Amino acid sequence: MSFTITRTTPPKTVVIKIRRAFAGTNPTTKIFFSILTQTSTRSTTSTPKLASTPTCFPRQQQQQHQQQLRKMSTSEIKPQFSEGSDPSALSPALNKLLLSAGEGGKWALTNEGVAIERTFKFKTFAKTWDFMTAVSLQCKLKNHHPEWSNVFNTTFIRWTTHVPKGLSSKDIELAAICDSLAKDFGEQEPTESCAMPNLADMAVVSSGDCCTPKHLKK
Ligand SMILES: C[C@H](O)[C@H](O)[C@H]1CNC2=NC(N)=NC(=O)C2=N1
Repeated sequence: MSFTITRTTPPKTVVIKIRRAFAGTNPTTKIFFSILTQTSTRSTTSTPKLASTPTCFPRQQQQQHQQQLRKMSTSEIKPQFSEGSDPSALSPALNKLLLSAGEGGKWALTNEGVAIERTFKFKTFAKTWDFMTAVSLQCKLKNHHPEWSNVFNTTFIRWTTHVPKGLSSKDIELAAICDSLAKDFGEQEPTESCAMPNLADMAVVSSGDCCTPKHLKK
């Protein structure tokens, strides 16, 4: 298992102090320190400018957005389950998740009914990252990945099955797990949404065919 550690460059004074602290120690430590400082003094690559800066909506717009989602998912969009799924078995659990079903759910049905999506906001970036790490472990266990994006303390998550296309039991199960984990990590009411659904959309487009098993690829 490989790890990529990205370091910010400590101020020069820190590097000099650490170097002095290790001066005269045994050669192994010196080698370790020199690797460490080389890594940490590597010039940080300039962060590519985002094509579009995060769009944060004030609370009023956020509420208008929620009303629009509620309207959309009640009247126009019906859930589209993936081939092999049993709608009568999945619908009760799906309704518990959907904003529009009025059972306390916060997920919106989107993309012609083949996906459910929602935004999660936490107190800090660290809490948000811990939440995403916990979700990623569940994804590994269930061999199912989300379409998601993160800006600072806000994460946008969309669950859909790519092959066969539609909503599957894994999407519904993992969405419920996200709700449960969000409680554990202290989810906050969104005051403004910094979610960037389009960031997830761009990732989907650039990822190409993520899920067609090799033996079915043309
Ligand atoms: C081959 C493997 O079964 C597929 O890649 C799985 C893995 N994870 C998946 N995740 C999602 N969201 N959709 C899929 O269709 C999917 N398929």
